[in-house]
Amino acid sequence: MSIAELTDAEREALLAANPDWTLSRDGKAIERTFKFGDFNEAWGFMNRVALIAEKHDHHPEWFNVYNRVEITLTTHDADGLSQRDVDMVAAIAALL
Ligand SMILES: C[C@H](O)[C@H](O)[C@H]1CNC2=NC(N)=NC(=O)C2=N1
Repeated sequence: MSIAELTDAEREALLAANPDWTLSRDGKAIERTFKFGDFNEAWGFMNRVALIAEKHDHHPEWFNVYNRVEITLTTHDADGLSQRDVDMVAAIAALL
């Protein structure tokens, strides 16, 4: 099911409100690196994000090494950023 890509103004508002996230080179995704005390904490965070992702039916692209978790959010159905990414940023922020 397709969903609208954010407008330029909406994308700018998302970035302005969430300075820890950066726009990807192609402008179709946002990225953030999270650092935790150890792998146990990183994995616990990933579990909580996974539950949110299932609830939202919106899934992160991510990479983990020990205490570092890199998350990329994009909406494949929009071929770019959408309101679903805005909602995931907010849901992840609420975990921290
Ligand atoms: C069928 C299912 O609703 C879709 O494939 C969902 C699942 N998770 C998704 N996750 C992300 N990041 N983008 C999507 O477009 C997407 N689509």
